[in-house]
Amino acid sequence: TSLRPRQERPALQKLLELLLPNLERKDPRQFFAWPVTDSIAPGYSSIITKPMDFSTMKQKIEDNQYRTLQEFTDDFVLMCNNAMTYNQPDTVYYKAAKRLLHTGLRTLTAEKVRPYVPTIS
Ligand SMILES: COc1ccc(C(=O)NC2CCC2)cc1-c1cc(C(C)=O)n2cccnc12
Repeated sequence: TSLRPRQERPALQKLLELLLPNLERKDPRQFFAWPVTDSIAPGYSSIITKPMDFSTMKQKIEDNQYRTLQEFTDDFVLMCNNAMTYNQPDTVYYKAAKRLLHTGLRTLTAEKVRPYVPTIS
């Protein structure tokens, strides 16, 4: 809950610092490593209202901006969905995003990760 003092969150932060590289390895061509710019993707910033990428997620972990695993998962899903919104289905980016979303969610919902999901107290 929001009343939980910050220092009690290191367990979550440590978990996210372990999970992020696991997800990044699923993007070997690093299409999701950095923010997409309008120069490489014309009109991107006017089509995608909430951009997200792995470097931003890493910064948010370091800044302790994730209160729950679900918030981290939501950013991951947002990042993949952005790519499936901007890019046509027949592009390398759309296909990479679809595969990343599928394999990444399998990691994030794996049994061994679930104990770290705080139960609703
Ligand atoms: C950080 O984003 C990128 C970094 C590098 C590359 C890249 O190496 N593209 C080469 C593969 C054919 C050119 C592509 C992207 C890229 C990601 C994306 C996403 C994620 O939509 N994208 C969309 C349109 C054009 N380029 C991209």
